[in-house]
Amino acid sequence: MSLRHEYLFELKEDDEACRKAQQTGAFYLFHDLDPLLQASGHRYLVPRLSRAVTILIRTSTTSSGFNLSSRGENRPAIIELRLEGLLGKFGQDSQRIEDSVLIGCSNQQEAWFALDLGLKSASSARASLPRSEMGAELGGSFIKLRQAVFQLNSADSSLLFTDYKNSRPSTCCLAEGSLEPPSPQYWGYRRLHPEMAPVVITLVSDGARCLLARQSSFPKGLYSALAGFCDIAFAGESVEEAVQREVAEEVGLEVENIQYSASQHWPFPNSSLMIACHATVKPGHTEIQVNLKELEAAAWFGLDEVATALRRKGSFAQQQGEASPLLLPPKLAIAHHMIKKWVEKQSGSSLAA
Ligand SMILES: NC(=O)c1ccc[n+]([C@@H]2O[C@H](COP(=O)([O-])OP(=O)(O)OC[C@H]3O[C@@H](n4cnc5c(N)ncnc54)[C@H](O)[C@@H]3O)[C@@H](O)[C@H]2O)c1
Ligand SMILES: [Mg+2]
Repeated sequence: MSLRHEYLFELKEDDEACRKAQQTGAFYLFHDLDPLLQASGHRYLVPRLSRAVTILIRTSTTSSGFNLSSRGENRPAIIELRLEGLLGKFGQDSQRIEDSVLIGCSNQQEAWFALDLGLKSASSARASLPRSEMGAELGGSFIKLRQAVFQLNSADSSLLFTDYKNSRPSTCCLAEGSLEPPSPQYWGYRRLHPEMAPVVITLVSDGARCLLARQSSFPKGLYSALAGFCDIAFAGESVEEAVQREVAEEVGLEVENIQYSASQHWPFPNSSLMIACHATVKPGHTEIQVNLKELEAAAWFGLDEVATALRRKGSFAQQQGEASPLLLPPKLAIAHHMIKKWVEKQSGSSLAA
């Protein structure tokens, strides 16, 4: 077992170890499930807080109260984020930190916790804290993850993708006020009924081109692989059956040579396990019939066009301003990696990470 897994196992099993880990661990703040984010140019940063030890974060925004130093209008200010001090400002004591949920740990054995400041509870000790004031105090704001997903760095976002939403205690359990708060690791890991929907995502190829599609809700210019929920309730499908059905339903094509590639947890719309597969169309069967109830458009794209779109640098918003029509999903999405893998296979060379 790796050190990380060993440590995580200890945290899950041992309440005391978990509470101790809160002294040195990193906290990610949420308000009613929405993460605290800091705008930085075209991107969002995901601030981390320590319980009492100072963490310095560079930010382009200013924050009241937590400024250690401000180095002129156009230079980033450095803000100090300390959970205990922050809670104190809003009339909360460090007990509130006990509400944190263990959501993971780093390879360096730093435990990660999520703390939701918007939890509604009958107990005044755990009242929902004011959302915009707290955001402002931290030089950021609580933003719906879905709105920010294309502007997050993949390194930052991976943590938010640990499904905190699914792992927090039910609000009714807290509202009753009669229950002892469960231990942190109980909330994070010992859920009895995790709800996760399997979704297949398929990159279809005809040997020379790959098939990409867009929904009207996607950002302008963005094309991705075909995705769809497995029909577990009605049809009890296998992954292979779901791939064949979804591709047939969405673009009217029959696929074969279905190869599993990778998987990813995806927090939208609730909590999904994305199962990525590559598949090919039957020879000569390449005519697309777009199901306009599900998709806005679908088309075959050649290697050069896809490789060029993959190589493009800059944030999503910056790329949208450019002339080229094709935008691909960002690195944090499994679709990006499937497309990259396809380009590498077609061109026989590996691309930069
Ligand atoms: N991470 C990635 O790279 C990536 C890329 C593309 C899509 N996705 C995700 O894949 C998911 C599925 O794609 P889609 O929207 O094309 O699916 P879809 O083609 O199955 O169509 C969506 C419809 O499926 C139905 N549905 C069936 N089971 C459902 C469930 N458990 N939860 C919600 N709706 C359910 C609903 O009626 C919904 O309108 C989306 O959540 C999307 O965010 C992720
Ligand atoms: Mg779909």
